[in-house]
Amino acid sequence: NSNSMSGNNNTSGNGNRPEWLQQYDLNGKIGEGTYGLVFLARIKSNRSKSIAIKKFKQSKDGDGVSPTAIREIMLLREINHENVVRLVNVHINHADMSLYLAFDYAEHDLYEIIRHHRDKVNQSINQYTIKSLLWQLLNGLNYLHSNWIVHRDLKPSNILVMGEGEEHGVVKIADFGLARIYQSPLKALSDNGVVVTIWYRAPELLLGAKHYTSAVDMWAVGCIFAELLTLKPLFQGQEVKGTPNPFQLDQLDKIFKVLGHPTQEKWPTLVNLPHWQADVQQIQGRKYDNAGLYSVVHLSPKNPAYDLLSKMLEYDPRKRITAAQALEHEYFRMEPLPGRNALVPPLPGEKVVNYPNRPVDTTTDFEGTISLQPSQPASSGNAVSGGMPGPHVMTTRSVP
Ligand SMILES: Cc1ccc(-n2nc(C(C)(C)C)cc2NC(=O)NCCN2CCOCC2)cc1
Repeated sequence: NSNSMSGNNNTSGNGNRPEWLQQYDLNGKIGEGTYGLVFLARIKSNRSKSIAIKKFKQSKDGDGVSPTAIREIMLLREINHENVVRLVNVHINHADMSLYLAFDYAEHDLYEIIRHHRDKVNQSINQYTIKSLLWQLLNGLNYLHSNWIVHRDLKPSNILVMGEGEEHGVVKIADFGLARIYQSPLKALSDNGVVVTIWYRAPELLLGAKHYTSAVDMWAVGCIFAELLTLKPLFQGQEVKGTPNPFQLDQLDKIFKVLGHPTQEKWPTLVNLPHWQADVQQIQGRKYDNAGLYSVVHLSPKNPAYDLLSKMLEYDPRKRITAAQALEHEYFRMEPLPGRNALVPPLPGEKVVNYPNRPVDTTTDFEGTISLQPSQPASSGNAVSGGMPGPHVMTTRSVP
């Protein structure tokens, strides 16, 4: 990576833009959050390359650069994989201590691709595209898990897909980290109106498990795989506001309705989970008639796709298939084989679907001011609620 913590803030040319920015043509804002703003830019010397520039601005009473940004830099600078978002530059503008992260820009994401097929073209995603998207997602995830990184918030909007250009149709796993805002421990998530999607959350987390393991990401991949097949979220519970990590009976109910009740012989460690004990009468009291995953995803139980999906949606996290095992599954050895460009079907003549490009807001200029939440003093670095934003780097203690 050409990471450079260049501090040169001598500005020349257009306005008060720091020199490092001169290499880019800025198009406009493509994202906004409590962390900062994200702008789309093109590299002047290679206009086919688009860059996403994430701008953190130091809060007024802050003491240096935001710890969240530091965490993101420290993690991403170590990462180098085709199917994971790439941090290409880091800059600090010493004039106002604003920090800029430059990423390879991805035009699409799975949330928008699924919505486009459901609401616009009203047709299912072709099997080659589904298999290629899934293979690349598992490939990137296998790399992260092999490096002791658990994503913890995999969902369609965090799975990017490159648009036109030499990486067309390549999947990049990202983490916009919107929901895990670095808040004071007691501040409920809903205070800043951020709604957390828990539709992809593994049952062990919903039942209060304390440690994230890589298996939580594989559950999310199962939910995403089913959603690529049906264009509908598999376990669509209520949108959750309020204090982070409340007991989510409604979400568990959605899971049990499809997969049936977990049992002790299926999941021996289930009884040790906090909420299972505390709320056993609420959960166990309900009866679930014969559920059936195959009827929800319209796959025959003999179809390798169904076999792989059911292994991703295994209740017991220790029995759940790993990314490495999934990549070896029969599903990826049968026609159509997965490819690097997931957006171009292999059969000539098959209708290629063109996805809309991300809207760019050209009214906000790059100096746009943003209001960051006050950053935490160092002492309470490990905020309890909602946890630290971004992925979880596993220590040797938590068994994957
Ligand atoms: C505190 C913290 C927050 C996020 C991360 N993080 N982690 C990841 C992994 C490696 C797990 C996929 C990616 C990111 N950051 C972004 O994706 N950032 C978004 C990059 N986007 C910006 C818009 O354009 C596309 C790339 C780490 C730590």
